[in-house]
Amino acid sequence: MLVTLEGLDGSGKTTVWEALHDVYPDAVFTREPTDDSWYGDAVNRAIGDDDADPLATLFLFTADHADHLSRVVRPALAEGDLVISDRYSDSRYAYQGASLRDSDLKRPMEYIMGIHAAFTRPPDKTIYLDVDPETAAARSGKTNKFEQAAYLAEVRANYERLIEAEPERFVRVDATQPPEDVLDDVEAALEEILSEA
Ligand SMILES: Nc1ncnc2c1ncn2[C@@H]1O[C@H](COP(=O)(O)OP(=O)(O)O)[C@@H](O)[C@H]1O
Ligand SMILES: Cc1cn([C@H]2C[C@H](O)[C@@H](COP(=O)(O)OP(=O)(O)O)O2)c(=O)[nH]c1=O
Repeated sequence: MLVTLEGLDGSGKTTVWEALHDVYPDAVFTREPTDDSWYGDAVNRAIGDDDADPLATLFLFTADHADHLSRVVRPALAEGDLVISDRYSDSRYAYQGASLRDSDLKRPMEYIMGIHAAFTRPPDKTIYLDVDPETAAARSGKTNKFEQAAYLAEVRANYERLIEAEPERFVRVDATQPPEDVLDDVEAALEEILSEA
């Protein structure tokens, strides 16, 4: 089973993801962008470059996803493992959907979803850590171009569109709560997800 954690920068995904290692010691913990491949290195260069072309950046993130799928996600799922990914394809739909808003693409989010459809492995469930853009930007320290509050407001609106389109896949958790309460809610959500599997 593939479970993904999504949300704005600073929503607490990484904090939760790290805490879950102790709760599910047999699970495969992974992330996007990947941090152990040259594809991930290329993505991180694009994240840090204010002048990086948004369409080129989309394809770098998508290349990293393709490698992540074939190298990590599909083999682990084939072994029957529980895979927990800190960010996954919804991050592309929400973030690049926002960064390509003023491009020549008419419907950026639909275009990005279309690129993925032919090859991706959709998540079974997605836990969405919901936080307002101002809190997200403040918590994340605005260290990269994707972390400004105005941009995050657009990203959040895109996440809401994704949730509206597939309400059964998403579990929303209030990420403005203290970290231990967020973790409790995520653990409860995961228990229910696994009991239904
Ligand atoms: N529920 C929370 N309440 C307040 N601060 C939090 C909470 N969760 C995480 N943080 C803090 O916010 C910052 C970003 O958290 P992080 O887990 O890295 O978020 P993300 O991976 O979603 O960007 C960190 O300094 C972290 O300690
Ligand atoms: C996976 C992914 C991340 N991103 C962005 C979100 C983050 O601003 C940045 C790095 O992701 P990440 O390292 O997960 O950042 P954080 O822990 O702050 O949430 O890349 C995209 O724009 N598209 C994507 O497909």
